[in-house]
Amino acid sequence: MLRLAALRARGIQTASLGVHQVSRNVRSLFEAVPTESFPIGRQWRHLNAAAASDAAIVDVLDESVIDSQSTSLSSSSDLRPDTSQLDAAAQEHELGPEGHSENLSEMPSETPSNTLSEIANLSSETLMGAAEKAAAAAVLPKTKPIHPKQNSELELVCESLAYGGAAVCKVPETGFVLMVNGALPGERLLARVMRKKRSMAQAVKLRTLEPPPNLVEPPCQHATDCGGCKTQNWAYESQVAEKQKQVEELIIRVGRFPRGSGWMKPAVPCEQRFNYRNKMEFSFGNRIWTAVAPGKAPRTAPGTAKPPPQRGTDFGLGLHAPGRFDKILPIDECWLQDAAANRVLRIVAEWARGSQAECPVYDSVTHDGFLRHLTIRKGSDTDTGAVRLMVNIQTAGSQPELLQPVVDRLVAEVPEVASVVNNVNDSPGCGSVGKQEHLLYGKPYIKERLRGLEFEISANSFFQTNTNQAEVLYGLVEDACGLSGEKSEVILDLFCGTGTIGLSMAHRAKHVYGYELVPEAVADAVRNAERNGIQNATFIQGDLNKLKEDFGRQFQTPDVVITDPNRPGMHPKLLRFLSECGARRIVYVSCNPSTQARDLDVLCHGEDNRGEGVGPYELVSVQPVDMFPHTSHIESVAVLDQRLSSS
Ligand SMILES: C[S@@+](CC[C@H](N)C(=O)[O-])C[C@H]1O[C@@H](n2cnc3c(N)ncnc32)[C@H](O)[C@@H]1O
Repeated sequence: MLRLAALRARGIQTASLGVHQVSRNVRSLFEAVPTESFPIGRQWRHLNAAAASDAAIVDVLDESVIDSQSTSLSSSSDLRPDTSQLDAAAQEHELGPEGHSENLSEMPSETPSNTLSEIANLSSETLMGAAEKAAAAAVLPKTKPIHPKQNSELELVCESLAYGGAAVCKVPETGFVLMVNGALPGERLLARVMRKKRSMAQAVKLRTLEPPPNLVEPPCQHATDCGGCKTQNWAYESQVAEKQKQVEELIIRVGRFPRGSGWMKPAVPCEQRFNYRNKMEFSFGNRIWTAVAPGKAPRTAPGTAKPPPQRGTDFGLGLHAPGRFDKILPIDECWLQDAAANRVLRIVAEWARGSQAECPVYDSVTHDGFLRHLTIRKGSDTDTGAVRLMVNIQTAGSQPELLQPVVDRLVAEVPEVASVVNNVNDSPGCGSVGKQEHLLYGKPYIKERLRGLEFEISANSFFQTNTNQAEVLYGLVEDACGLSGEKSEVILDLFCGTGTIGLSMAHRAKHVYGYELVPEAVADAVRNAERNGIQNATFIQGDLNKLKEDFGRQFQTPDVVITDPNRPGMHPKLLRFLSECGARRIVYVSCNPSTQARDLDVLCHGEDNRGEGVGPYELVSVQPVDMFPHTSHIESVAVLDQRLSSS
C-alpha cells in the first residue's frame, strides 16, 4: 500500500489484475465487422448489430455512446468502432510473418470491481432496446469515464492478451482500457498513454517493472522487434493456454453460448515449435526500421502514435516493422522457416545489396525501383521427403535477365532450390501476387504430400502454411465429419482453395463438391484431383459473398458441409443457405474465432433471435488448433449438428 501511495504521489496510476471478460469484446467487434466485400444490406446490418453491441459493452463506459448505440447501428461503418485507434495494431497484424499477405489483429478491457462484471454481463441485446437501455443505465457510471491524460505515464499490469496479441491493461479506478503492444500477462510495466479514444487508449510500453511469469529465452534475435513472433519469449504452454481462453471467450461473448456446457475442447498444440512455416514472404526496402531503445518511447509526431516517416537510402531485406508498410526490419535468419530457406534469404540479400545500381529496391512511397519481395516456399520430394524450395522474386518491372546472377548462385549454392520464378507486379499496392510470371529455373511448381495425397504448389496458389500441423488439422476435420465410411455421403467443401480438405476425404465420400472464388485455385484443385486419381470430386468457381439463385442447384444436397472461410467469415446469405440446407453436420474451420463466433450464433440461435433463439443447428464442440506458435494466430474447428426437431 505504501508503495502504491508513493507511486500515486509521483503521479503514477496503477492498474491491477482483474476480470477481463470485456477485454475480448472490443476485439470481437473488430473481427465481427466485415472488412471485405459484404454489402451493407439489412441482413448484414442485423447480423453485425449483435456482434457490434459487444463493443458497446465497452462503449457503455462512455455514457454518450449509450443513447446512440441502439440507433446508430445502421451501416457497416457505424458498426465499426474507432478503427483509427487500432490502425497500428491492425496493420501490424495485416503485415504478419509474411510481410504483407497474412493477417493478425486485436482489442479489449476491467472496470472498478463489480461494476465491470455487471457491465460485462450485459448482453448485446440488453443494449439494443429502450427498456434494456434503462437496465444498462442502472449499472453504468453516471459520470464520464476518466480518460488518462495523453502522454501521462502509468504503471500497469497486463491482464491478458487480446485476440491478436495486444496486451490488455486497465486503470483500476475507472476500468479504462489501455492497449499496449509488447507486454505479457502478469507483467508490470510503465507505459505512456499515446492516443485516447472514446473508451480506450493505446499506450506505449516504456519499460518492464516486473517481468511476467513463464518468460523464456527466445532463440531469435528479432523476437521482440518483429511483428511476426510476438510471444517467442513466453513459455509455449502459456501461449496455447492464452489462445484457448481467447477462443472460449469469443464463443461465449460474441456467439452467446453458455460457459461450461461441455462444448469447449482443449486446444491442440503444435509439436514443431520452430521452422514450421512452408512459406515466408520478405520485402526489400530502403527505409530501415531500428528497434526503439529500451526505456524510450518511439519518436512520435505530436498527437499520434506513429513515428513520422523517415526517408533514407538504406538497403534491407526482411519483414515489415510492426504497423509499417514503408519500413523494413532486416532479417538474416527467420526461426519460423527451414534452414535451407534461410540460406536463400542470405544469398539474395547479399546479391541485392551489391546490385543496387542495376536492381534498386522498390520504394513504397515514391514507387520507383525494381526489387519488391522475396517469397520462399517449401515443399518436398514426394518420394524421398527431402526439402524442395521455390524462390519467387517479385519485381516492379519485367527484366528477368537482371536476376540471372542470383539465380545462378542459388542453384549452385543451395541444392534444395528446385524452382525459381520472377513475378512482375507494377501496381502501387503492397500485394505480392504478380501479374506476369517468368520461370527462371526448374518447374513453375513444387510438390508436397498431405494426408497421403500429392499436391502441386505454384507461386501464387494457396496451401496451408504449416504442413505438419495441417495434417493434424485435416485429421481433426475428417474425424469431425463423422463419415460412415461407406462412401454414401455428399460433402460440400466451401472456401476449398486448392481442394486439399475435400480431396483428402474423397476416398470415404460419395462425392465431394468444392466451392472457391479464385479461378487459379479451382484449376489447381481440378489438377490435384486428377494427379491423385480422384474422380468423385467437382470444383466450382464462384463468389460465396454473392450467392446466385442457382447456388443450391450446382451440387447434390450435402450430408456434411465443411466451411473454411477467410477472416471476414460467412456472408448472411450463405448462412441462410446453410441454415436451410439440411446437412446433418457442419464443420466450421476458421482462422478468425470472432467471426466464427458470430456465424455460430446465427446457425445455432437463428437469424432473428440471436443468443436466445433455437436455430437449425446445435453446437457440439469448438477446438482451437495452434498452427502458428509464437504468433497471435489461432485456428478453430467448430462442429455443429442439425437439431433433431428441425431435421
Ligand atoms: C482459409 S482459405 C481455406 C482454403 C482451404 N480450405 C484449405 O484448407 O487449403 C479460404 C479460401 O476461401 C477463398 N475465398 C475467399 N473469399 C471467397 C469468396 N467470397 N467466395 C469463395 N471463396 C472465397 C480463398 O480464396 C481461400 O482459398
